Amino acid sequence: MSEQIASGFVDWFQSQHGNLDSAKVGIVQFPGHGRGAVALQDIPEDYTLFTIPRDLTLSTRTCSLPSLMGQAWKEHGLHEGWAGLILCMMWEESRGADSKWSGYLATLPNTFDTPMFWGPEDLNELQGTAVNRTDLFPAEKHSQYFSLERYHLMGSRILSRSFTVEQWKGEHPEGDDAHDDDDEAADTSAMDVDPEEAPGSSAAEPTESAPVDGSDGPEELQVEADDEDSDDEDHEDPADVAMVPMADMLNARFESENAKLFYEERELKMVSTKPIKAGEQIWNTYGDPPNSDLLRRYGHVDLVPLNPPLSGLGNPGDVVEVRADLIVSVASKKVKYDLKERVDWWLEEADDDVFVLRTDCELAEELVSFVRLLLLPKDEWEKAAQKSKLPKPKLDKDVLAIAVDVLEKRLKEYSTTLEEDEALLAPERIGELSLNKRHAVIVRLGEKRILRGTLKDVRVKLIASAGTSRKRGREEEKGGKGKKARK
Ligand SMILES: C[S@@+](CC[C@H](N)C(=O)[O-])C[C@H]1O[C@@H](n2cnc3c(N)ncnc32)[C@H](O)[C@@H]1O
Repeated sequence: MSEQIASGFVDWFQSQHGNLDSAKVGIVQFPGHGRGAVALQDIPEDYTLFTIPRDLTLSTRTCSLPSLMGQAWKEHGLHEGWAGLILCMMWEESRGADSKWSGYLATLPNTFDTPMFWGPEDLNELQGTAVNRTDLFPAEKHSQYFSLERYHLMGSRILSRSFTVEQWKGEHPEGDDAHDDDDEAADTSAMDVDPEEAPGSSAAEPTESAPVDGSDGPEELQVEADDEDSDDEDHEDPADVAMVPMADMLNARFESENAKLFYEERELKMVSTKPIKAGEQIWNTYGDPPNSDLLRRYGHVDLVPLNPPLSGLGNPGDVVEVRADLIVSVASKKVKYDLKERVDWWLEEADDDVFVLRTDCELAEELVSFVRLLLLPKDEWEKAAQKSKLPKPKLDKDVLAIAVDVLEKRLKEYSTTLEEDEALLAPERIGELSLNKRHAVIVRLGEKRILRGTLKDVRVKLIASAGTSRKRGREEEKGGKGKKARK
């Protein structure tokens, strides 16, 4: 580290309320050691050299990325192992001077002398030592079999083809201590973490789940689309993630399943669940996820006839996500008070920072409840907070008006319109698109159809509610007169 960077680092540290006794401690270059700390004066025993505020530590707890990503953080397994912190560091670095840690990140090393970065020739020099198992990973095989590219490829194979195969109850094969929870592999602390616990834990995301329920007869390898969200996922044993030859030959299509994998004590069995005619495809299920998920995990999309109110071809399991902050930004323009307290309360109580709309094109109840919360008169908001009660998901004209703005804004987040996408997929033009582009257009068009369908429904309801309130207004006027008369 040059003198300039060192002094920049110290300046940054102090500007962030780090406390360094710079009369006594300096950061300098030591030949052969890189940077180090030097005593600039005699330092007595029990003397504080520097203090670091907790919020200046960089972790998944202090970085804002996990909360910005919301539920997706856990869904991608970023709460486990080091993958989350690695992503936080990459993201903070990408923010340049906007990052609180920019002055720190700029001083971190860009090169390492660890064997992880050595070429085959240097690694050969470690033959026979505890550092290098050339008996298992011979240097001449590194580039072909042990590259980063192969690592990503194996991760994708697991993502798109693995099953969850739990250990049979009472099954404890002799000598199988490789996954013993009590050994050091369970220690995720930074300094002596087992390499298997570190980056790549997200690659082991299972595609299927297989709860053991102890029932008689063959147990079903149950497949669920949303198993990523379940709490069980947090406690999944990585040793349950298995590649299952032959079973992974089966494709899947929305609601087309006609075979399922069951497991017994000594074998797994693929069993037909419907009569299958000669020549028909044998389908497993991947849990009928939306096209966005199918593309991310498997690299394909489903196109089947859609149900009303939508029409044409698409994935009936499609969803579109609407972030709570988009709703807050729309609502904040319509109210005169600060929404922060209500939003914080909502996050505590409901923990939903993203709302999901589906192909039925109905506004999600949670979304309606959230909008109502933002619009509650002060006294009602205070009552709700006191009783810890979320507002009922009742649609009224104010909620509907906000929903229209939110949906219109959400539609503008795509770089193309629904009509442009439909034109790209028109039979005469679809051939011009590469497979990846076609998939991307299908994914975003599916989302836009949901948004457009929901918008249409909300507009109809808004017009109807305006009519109702006009009618009610007239009736109230009449009723008001009546009341007066009664008085
Ligand atoms: C479990 S494997 C099924 C066997 C696979 N087709 C093969 O050739 O080995 C999952 C992969 O099959 C393909 N696949 C499965 N269902 C599909 C579908 N409905 N349309 C297109 N590709 C599909 C995807 O590439 C997916 O990643």
